[in-house]
Amino acid sequence: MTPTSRSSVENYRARTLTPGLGRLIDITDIAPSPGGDRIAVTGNVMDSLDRPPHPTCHLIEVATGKIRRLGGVGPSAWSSDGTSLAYVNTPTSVAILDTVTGSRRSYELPGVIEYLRFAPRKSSVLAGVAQMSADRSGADGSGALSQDAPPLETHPVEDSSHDAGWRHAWRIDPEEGTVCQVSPPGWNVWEADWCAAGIVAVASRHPEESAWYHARIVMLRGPHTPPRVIARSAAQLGLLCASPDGTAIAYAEAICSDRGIVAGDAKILDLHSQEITPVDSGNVDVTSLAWRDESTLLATGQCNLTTVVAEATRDGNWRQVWSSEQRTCGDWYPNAVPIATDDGPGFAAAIHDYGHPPALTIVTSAGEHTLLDTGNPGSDYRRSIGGTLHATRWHAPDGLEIAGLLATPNSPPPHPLIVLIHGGPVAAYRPSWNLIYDWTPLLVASGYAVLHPNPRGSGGRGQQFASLVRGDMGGADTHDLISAVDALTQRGAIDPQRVAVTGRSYGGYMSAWLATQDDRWAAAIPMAPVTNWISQHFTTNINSFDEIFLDDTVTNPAGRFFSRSPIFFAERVRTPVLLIGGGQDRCTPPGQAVEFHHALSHHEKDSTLVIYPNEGHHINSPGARSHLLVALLDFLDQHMPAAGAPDRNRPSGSSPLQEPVTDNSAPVPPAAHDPRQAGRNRGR
Ligand SMILES: CSCC[C@H](NC=O)C(=O)N[C@@H](Cc1ccccc1)C(=O)O
Repeated sequence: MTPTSRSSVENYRARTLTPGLGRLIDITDIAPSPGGDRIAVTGNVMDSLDRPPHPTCHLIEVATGKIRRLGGVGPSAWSSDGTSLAYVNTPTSVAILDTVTGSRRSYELPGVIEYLRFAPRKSSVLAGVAQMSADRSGADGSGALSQDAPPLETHPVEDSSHDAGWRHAWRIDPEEGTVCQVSPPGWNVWEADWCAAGIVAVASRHPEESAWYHARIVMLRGPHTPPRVIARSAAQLGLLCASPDGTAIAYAEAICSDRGIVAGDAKILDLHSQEITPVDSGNVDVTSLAWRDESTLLATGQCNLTTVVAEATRDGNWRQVWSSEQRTCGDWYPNAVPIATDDGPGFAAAIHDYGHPPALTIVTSAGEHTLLDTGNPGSDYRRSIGGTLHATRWHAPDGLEIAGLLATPNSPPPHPLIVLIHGGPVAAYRPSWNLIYDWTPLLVASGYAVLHPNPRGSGGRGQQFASLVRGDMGGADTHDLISAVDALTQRGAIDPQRVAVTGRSYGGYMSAWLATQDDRWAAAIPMAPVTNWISQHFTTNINSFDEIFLDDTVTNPAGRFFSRSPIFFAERVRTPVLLIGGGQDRCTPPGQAVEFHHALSHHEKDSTLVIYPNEGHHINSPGARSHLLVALLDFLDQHMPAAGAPDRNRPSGSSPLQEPVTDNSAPVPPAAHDPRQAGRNRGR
């Protein structure tokens, strides 16, 4: 670890994060009251640079903008008369606040509460409850859902009884002061909502994360009666929500690589007639759905790099109400919720772009009204060093147009380039504040251009585009990425001698794969990668993923489990490789990084392996995250230095990354969080 990279990362963290300490720094859940006069908001608050941010619920008065911290961890839900607000208070308890009297009552549930729904016109609350040992989705960082669950190495030996990690629907009855399970044993409930006949749910017969890929929509009929299947799909199902009168449900049918990252075709199912009406969203992949009233849905979606908000009627008509190619809303994918206002129907969303962090905004036909801006001097500083983000397009060898976002330093080109491949594969970049990973401004300030490509298989360009990667991971998607580098070279934007490839999960797989397929890379940094689909199949908690996306069976010795695994091509690698893994990752277990490192070492290639023992699929703890950024900058500096760039890049006469700061910047002690730098092999 060089002192230069370490002080760059320390200063970056201190200058971008310190001004936001103790304040909301993002917005993760928005729940407007039925009358539109208040909004319950959950967002992250960071108390110290040494601890990860924690979610906290707030209540905002729309007329005055007055904000009150409720505590709790969210999410929240309103009763239909607006007098009660339920919110997740601790991971295992729900508070129901009477907003008229101010009284609050708490209900303990036997697991981690994931979502809440108030029954229409009644006081009952539906809660999604996961057992402590249930898996976090890969999109949520993988590992056990609760910190209280025993660590993986102390688990009893697994058996085939499917006896752990279930998710169930529970009902809280505040009038009787009781809680009871309402979904039957033997059915795992991923999402649920009230409807006229009871409860609808996305459910599967097994609790494992992998079972989600085959889940169906069912009508729950009580804890002792098997549910009735009402919708199924060859793809995945999500975004379930029932109309306020409970006579219809809306959901999305989508080819998905991750639970919780859904972009697809919206459908409306009339629960009386059983008729399914597709919503005609044109080229927009729908990413969030919420009913405004009995007949209208508010839908959010992505269309290439553009974010779209629209209203859909029960007969499937679609009317766009807002769109932007410069700005977006929501988190991994666009998200917005309906709100009633004095100016008529509108929507509330956390709107952001590459230069501005999320601002809670109400949008109506009268315009946009910002209620809460999470911006602070730290985000201003980050904007000042983050360069410029450009939409960019190029053609793959087969003629297909591919799009991406290129962040460049404000210095003249050509720049050294980092190709940062998103996970999924069915996810997508759009011009957001974080660009998924939150590393881009630091890399740009260090002198690198960063390309965020949406190769075939990405979300936001329709189900046919997403499914182009099915049965061909590591095929045409490889050339979508290589042709981007060719196009940027031809345009004089980048220096082809200094191009690195990196990414997480599917992006980690592609980084390892690209290093085996082409020699042009000056460095490859696969994070949480898959490198051997065969061992991945037998160690991951999502082995449905590889069967779906390789469209093959692991027992086919001539098939893609072999022919698309980087490990079997390690001898071809000419690129120095830095492999990163999380010890608690159940999605792409750390053995995937270890195997590739050993294969490269066996062939005397230049490979370094770093495993963070306490991290999952995502490297989240501040210490490990800082260590990762230092390791990344060091590796890039060693193999493709961006000479002199930090000075060229400074905002207004000050050197952004090397300037000493006088506040409480976090040191980066590698030993404190014990990354296992398992090995370094200097090869050719
Ligand atoms: C290659 S095996 C598993 C890939 C994994 N998908 C399934 O769990 C994956 O790539 N996950 C992504 C999901 C993601 C995408 C965009 C934003 C947040 C999460 C990942 O964890 O990066």
